[in-house]
Amino acid sequence: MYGPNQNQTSITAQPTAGRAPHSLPSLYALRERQEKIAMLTCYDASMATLMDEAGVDILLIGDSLGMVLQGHSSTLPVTIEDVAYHTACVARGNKTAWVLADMPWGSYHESPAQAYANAAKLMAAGAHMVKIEGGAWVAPTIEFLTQRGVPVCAHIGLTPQYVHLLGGYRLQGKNEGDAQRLQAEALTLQQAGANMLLFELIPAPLAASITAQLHIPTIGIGAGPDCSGQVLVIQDILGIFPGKKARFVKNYLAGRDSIQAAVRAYVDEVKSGVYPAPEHSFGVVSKG
Ligand SMILES: Nc1nc(=O)c2c([nH]1)NC[C@@H]1CN(c3ccc(C(=O)N[C@@H](CCC(=O)O)C(=O)O)cc3)CN21
Ligand SMILES: CC(C)C(=O)C(=O)O
Repeated sequence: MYGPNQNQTSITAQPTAGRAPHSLPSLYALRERQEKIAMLTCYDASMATLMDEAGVDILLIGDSLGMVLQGHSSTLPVTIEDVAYHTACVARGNKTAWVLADMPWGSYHESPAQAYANAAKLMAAGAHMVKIEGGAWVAPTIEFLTQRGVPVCAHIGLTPQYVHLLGGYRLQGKNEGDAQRLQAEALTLQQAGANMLLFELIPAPLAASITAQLHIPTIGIGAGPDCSGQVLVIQDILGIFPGKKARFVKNYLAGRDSIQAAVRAYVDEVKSGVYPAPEHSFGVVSKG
């Protein structure tokens, strides 16, 4: 439906009336035929219905909700109950999109068994997959969950739950050593059973190279155009999150008269590769 040779009569993405519900195979098929995957954060039922109808492939109940809904200055105060509540709201409004829920701070760090008990709460609330921030050290947890039927999206690069260790929301993988570590971690997480990989704030060439090495779909935010898909925070694409804008943010409501039109324009620009442009991405990995 979004192939490069279609005869489009309008510049907006086509609504997905009749789209079959997404599944892991249907998402893998998007990567296989090089159709970009469009993901947005979503925290409530009305937005879930709107995004599903606008053709968003994956709805992310991100722990960014701590910042954009709750007004905290980081994602650390978010609880598993908070994410489960918003996941249930999204699941009620959604028909066909894939529902991905974040494992918040402290919900998977103690042990694989703790992670499983908390992932079970999100799956019971309506999630199809959970997302876990962290490098090689989360591999045993990912193995434990996926062996027990919980699909997992791994999240590397800038991992906002580790902001105090990382010293800010900064570009990761900037030098060759860090880039090589991220490349190795991506392979380790895929081997552990991760079904999807999200990179946040890494140089575009590094995201391209890791994506080429993997068989699972990759989703980028501030990671350049050569990922299998893209994600942004809904408040950012509507221009309603106060404060400094990250480089990857693009306002899709500007010049449009509805949230529907903005979300469709985002889907359309991800599918066509217009977003992200070079100004939304970071450049080459430096020596040293
Ligand atoms: N509204 C919102 N949007 C997000 O994308 C988001 C959240 N909240 N909360 C959780 C994390 C925090 N994120 C952030 C926050 C700030 C930057 C930022 O301003 N980064 C600088 C990087 C500068 C550099 O290292 O070169 C930038 O200019 O993009 C990036 C990601 C992403 N996530
Ligand atoms: C910014 C995205 C990738 C996220 O993890 C979140 O919304 O919490």
